Amino acid sequence: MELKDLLYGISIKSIKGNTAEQVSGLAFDSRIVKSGTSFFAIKGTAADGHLFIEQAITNGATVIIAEDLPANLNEEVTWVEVENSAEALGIAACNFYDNPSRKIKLVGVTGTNGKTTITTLLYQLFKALNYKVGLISTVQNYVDDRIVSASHTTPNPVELNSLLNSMIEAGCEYCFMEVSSHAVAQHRISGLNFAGGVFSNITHDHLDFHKTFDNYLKAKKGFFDALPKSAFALTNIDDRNGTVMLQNTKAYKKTYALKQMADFHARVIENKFSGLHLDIDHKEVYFKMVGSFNAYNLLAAYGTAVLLEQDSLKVLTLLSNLNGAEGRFDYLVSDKGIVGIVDYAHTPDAVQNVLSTIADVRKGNEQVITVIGCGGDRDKTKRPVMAQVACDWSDKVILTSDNPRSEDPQTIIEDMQAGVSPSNQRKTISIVDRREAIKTACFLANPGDIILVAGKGHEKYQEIKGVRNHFDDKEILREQLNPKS
Ligand SMILES: CC(=O)N[C@H]1[C@@H](OP(=O)(O)OP(=O)(O)OC[C@H]2O[C@@H](n3ccc(=O)[nH]c3=O)[C@H](O)[C@@H]2O)O[C@H](CO)[C@@H](O)[C@@H]1O[C@H](C)C(=O)N[C@@H](C)C(=O)N[C@H](CCC(=O)O)C(=O)O
Ligand SMILES: Nc1ncnc2c1ncn2[C@@H]1O[C@H](COP(=O)(O)OP(=O)(O)OP(=O)(O)O)[C@@H](O)[C@H]1O
Ligand SMILES: N[C@H](CCC[C@H](N)C(=O)O)C(=O)O
Ligand SMILES: [Mg+2]
Repeated sequence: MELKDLLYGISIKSIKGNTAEQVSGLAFDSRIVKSGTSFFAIKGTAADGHLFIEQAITNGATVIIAEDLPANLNEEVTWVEVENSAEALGIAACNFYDNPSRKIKLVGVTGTNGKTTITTLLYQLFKALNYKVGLISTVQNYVDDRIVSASHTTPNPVELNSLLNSMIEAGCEYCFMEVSSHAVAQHRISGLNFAGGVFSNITHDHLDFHKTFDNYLKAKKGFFDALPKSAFALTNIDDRNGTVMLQNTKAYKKTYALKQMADFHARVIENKFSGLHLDIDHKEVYFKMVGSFNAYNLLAAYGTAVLLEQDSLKVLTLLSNLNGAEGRFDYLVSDKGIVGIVDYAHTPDAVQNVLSTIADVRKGNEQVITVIGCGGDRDKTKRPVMAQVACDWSDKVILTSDNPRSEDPQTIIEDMQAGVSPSNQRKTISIVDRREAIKTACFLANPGDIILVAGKGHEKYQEIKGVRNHFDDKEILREQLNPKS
């Protein structure tokens, strides 16, 4: 592709060099630059890509796209000065792959919790409706039936457009993708053409990155602000920021709710371990998924499918049979009748939702034992709150490690302990080793008791000091509990 075609739509301040230059690839990491690639110098959270321009040229970059150009320009490469390199990368990645998002119906889902569940339900639903479909999500990506492993909730723009391009080549008509707040703030989605956007909710998370809740909210809202007129914007108006999200969007606005009138409305008739019984738009339907938070997710998926012009009755019939994503309220029952639940709750609101669901569906006097940790190198302010919520809603809490990453696991546990009130202290014990913590919970449980292992859901690893070791909450529960099936 010629450089001038790659740059189409980017806000450029100056160009020095040949714009007919052929571009063979895009890179934003100098260490993986190959001959003939265009290097985008991005100011990141840990480093400034401008410091690696020389290395990129040494490795073969022929075009440099940057916000600040050096005083002495190497004349062997073309220099492009832009307003924002991260945004330029987003748009260039779309151009490089010939704008795949314009050839597919792309729906983005954003919100603190529920993105993976809603996108996975939509992927499964549209597969059942006999379409070829793509999925971009935390657990894994799909190009129709082919699994592509995921390293982020929303991939970087080059990977993202390459994935969308593979979906076009595979004949996919729809793609459902998670849009994380990091992705909006870092312009990973710039230049994409969305057919629709969905908002699930916004609660406490990621304040390490966004610094304030207001910035976090603005990042999420930025996704809706950029939607085109042709797109739909579907929001949960039971969330206090549901209408704020759509304040400035050009897209046509649609709402969903459980607690008030909305374009798509549901009412929980019954919430049991065996599933939900809902009234959706005056049709009574049974679902396999558990918990009123999943009533929101099912309603969001239903509303999206109807906005994508699918038959509402067919949609409800197929949705009623779906299980959602791996590691979300994923439970087994031991031969002695102990219930073990693995859930990806890693925010205060998610922990509260999953534990209040357990409170709703439990039969009587069983104990609820929660095993919980918090991720390292992530929002520290959510640690004491998650511990407090876990204690308020459980009979026993075992504080343990999640993914400590570069941090000291014991220090993370101490941050959590700070949220445990004196009256709750007798309920808690701390066991740094997560395997031992789960084993202890199983040892403490009596028949009928419910063990919640929160935070890691589908993850098959535990990251400690940069090393990812195999780790699987559900595998350990299975080993310990001897499930019936
Ligand atoms: C905080 C964060 O989001 N970081 C992401 C970001 O990195 P960054 O821009 O901060 O990179 P940096 O290390 O500061 O470097 C700046 C620039 O210099 C370049 N560089 C650096 C070193 C070098 O030798 N040469 C070089 O060119 C880097 O490639 C980069 O372009 O951009 C990178 C490329 O896209 C991501 O891999 C990286 O994700 C890190 C690993 C991460 O853990 N991100 C998490 C927090 C994340 O993104 N999570 C969200 C949401 C999670 C959820 O709630 O679901 C997600 O979408 O996954
Ligand atoms: N609609 C919802 N409202 C509140 N909590 C939810 C909702 N859906 C799921 N949860 C809780 O949040 C956890 C994570 O759900 P899910 O993976 O669908 O969210 P996500 O938005 O994709 O998360 P991430 O930001 O890590 O990608 C679930 O395990 C559950 O505990
Ligand atoms: N996508 C989320 C996942 C957190 C999952 C939890 N297990 C942890 O490691 O903190 C994040 O990166 O913040
Ligand atoms: Mg997710």
